[in-house]
Amino acid sequence: MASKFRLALIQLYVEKFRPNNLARASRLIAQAASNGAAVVVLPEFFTCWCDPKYFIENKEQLDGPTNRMLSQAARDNRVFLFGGTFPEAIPDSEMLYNTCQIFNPRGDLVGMFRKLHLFDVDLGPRMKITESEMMVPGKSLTVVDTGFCRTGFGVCVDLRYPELARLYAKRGVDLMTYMGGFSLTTGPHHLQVLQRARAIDNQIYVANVGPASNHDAPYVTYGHSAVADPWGRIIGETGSDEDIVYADIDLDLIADTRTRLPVDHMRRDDLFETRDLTEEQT
Ligand SMILES: NC(=O)CCC(=O)C(=O)O
Repeated sequence: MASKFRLALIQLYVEKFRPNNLARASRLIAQAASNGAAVVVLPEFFTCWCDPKYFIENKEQLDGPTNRMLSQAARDNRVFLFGGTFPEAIPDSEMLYNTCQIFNPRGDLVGMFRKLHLFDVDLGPRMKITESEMMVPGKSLTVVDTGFCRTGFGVCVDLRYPELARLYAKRGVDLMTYMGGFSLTTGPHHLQVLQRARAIDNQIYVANVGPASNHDAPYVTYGHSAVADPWGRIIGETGSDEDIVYADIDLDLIADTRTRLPVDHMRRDDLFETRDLTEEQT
């Protein structure tokens, strides 16, 4: 496995409907590849606004237009593509999954991940969100070997659960990729702290990529996509506008950090453990 590669996070400005978003994402994937990225990541709900009305109008199945654009962009640009998330229609149901598709540089679908935790919160005026009214949570973890790194996936609020990142670390991931759309209420206080904590907990790289802030949208995302290294340092970040974050990943830093600070060796596994009760991916 190559130990160094360039990662690109596309903090996309998301419009109401799918076609413009797919076109803009496709252009930015090409731009990231031309700047040397081997692995490119899109944000949560990059195909439409994050809102029940727009989910219904833009939902699609796994073999829909989003799948086709992502496959072609991965193939045309010869990149590994972690394709953000889209509202996945569930046949014979009004409910949705929040789903990520992962493509190799030949354009083959090599993995998918469905958001595990649903964001049901009442954070004050205009910030009451009940995702469980229209979404079904996933039940399994997804690990993908890119040839550059071994990656685990989470979506947005999944970043809040240290046990989840710990399970992935036990499966040997070098990089956790969270596609998120943190809120303007929680993001400024929690997002980077959580991201750095997951990196420090597990001594791995942690990427978080959200849509750019769009103040016309019903749910305004915070942006601030970033990459944390195994020491917990932020090595690439942006603000709230559309942008691409680049980070040069050096996997040797993981072993180096673990040698200098052997948290795993010191861990009291005789006193507590994190058990894996997830289902196999179907
Ligand atoms: N869509 C989400 O899961 C939002 C999560 C979020 O904002 C948080 O604070 O957690």
